[in-house]
Amino acid sequence: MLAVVETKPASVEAKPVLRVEGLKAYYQMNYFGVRREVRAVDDISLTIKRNEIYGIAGESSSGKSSLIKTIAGAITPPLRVVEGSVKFDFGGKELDVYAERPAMKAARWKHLSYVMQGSMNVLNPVRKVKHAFHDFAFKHMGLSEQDFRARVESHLQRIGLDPRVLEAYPHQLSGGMRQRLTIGLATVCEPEFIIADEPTTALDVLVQQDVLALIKEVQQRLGSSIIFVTHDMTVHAAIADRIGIVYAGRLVEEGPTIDVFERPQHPYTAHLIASLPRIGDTKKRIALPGKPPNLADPPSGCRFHPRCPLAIDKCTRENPPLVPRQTGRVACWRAGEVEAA
Ligand SMILES: Nc1ncnc2c1ncn2[C@@H]1O[C@H](COP(=O)(O)OP(=O)(O)OP(=O)(O)O)[C@@H](O)[C@H]1O
Repeated sequence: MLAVVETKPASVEAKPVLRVEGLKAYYQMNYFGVRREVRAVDDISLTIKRNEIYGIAGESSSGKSSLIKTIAGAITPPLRVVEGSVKFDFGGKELDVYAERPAMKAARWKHLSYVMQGSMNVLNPVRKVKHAFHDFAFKHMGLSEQDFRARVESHLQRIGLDPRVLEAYPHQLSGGMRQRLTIGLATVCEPEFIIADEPTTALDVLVQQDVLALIKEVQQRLGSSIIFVTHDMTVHAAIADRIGIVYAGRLVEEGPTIDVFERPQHPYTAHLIASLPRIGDTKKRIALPGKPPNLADPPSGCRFHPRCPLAIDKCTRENPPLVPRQTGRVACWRAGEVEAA
């Protein structure tokens, strides 16, 4: 059964900790004189509040990873920011990710941590786990070697790991333990903001639930904000306060998790939710026709129109803006006519 978490608006302060405005990030390639541009992040604006968990959903190749990599300031060519800005507010001090590179570098780990896709495999196989903590976190914590070790050990204990894992090599640990460790690494400096790409995807269902509970527990204890990506809507249902739905490089819908699940406003969101399995429901799931568009040559107008059951002529010509609607925002000329799943 799908259980959607209740949101926690009372504890969420109004001031955003992250503000993304008109962000465009494209893969710009040049093959033998032929330019090719993949518009992976195409005019995205969003804000995230303190103490909030924001999930980004969408099918494969929709641009989710490119978006959070760009937010983390962790992009390398051919991906480039062509327009827009990403600004954090750390303790009342604004940090513009693309205008203040050195300050951004200094903020990493201490204020902001990034758990990359497949990060449990980034632990160096030939070095003991303790070196990863030392390499990433020691210089940001301003502690003596002894106090640093004590802090890491108590942090590991708090997240359910025996401190003896520090003396182990990564291959001696299970996948679940390695993922716990990467979450431990990302949170040992108690950052205000955590960015995570598919943090539970490679794990089996039971370990996945365990890791989700851990992420939520750590987030609540630290009062930090999290933005995370997964294509798995059941993970969003379990931990996100709000969800943003990405389709073909654009944010097409956003809102409190419970509202998005109960009253989707965009036909693409309605499809994502309708295709989730439900206990006792033997109805045949109808697949969405067609494929996600090629982002080097996306369709005109609304990018979803070639696959949309509600598309009208206007959708083929005019891109719908993302506008406030009920408790969230939606980009659809026919929002309001979408039936709940
Ligand atoms: N290094 C790259 N060079 C060129 N294009 C790329 C590169 N990496 C990703 N892309 C393209 O950018 C688009 C968005 O990809 P991205 O990985 O951000 O999507 P995603 O939603 O995270 O997908 P997944 O869930 O499969 O990880 C896709 O069209 C993809 O082919």
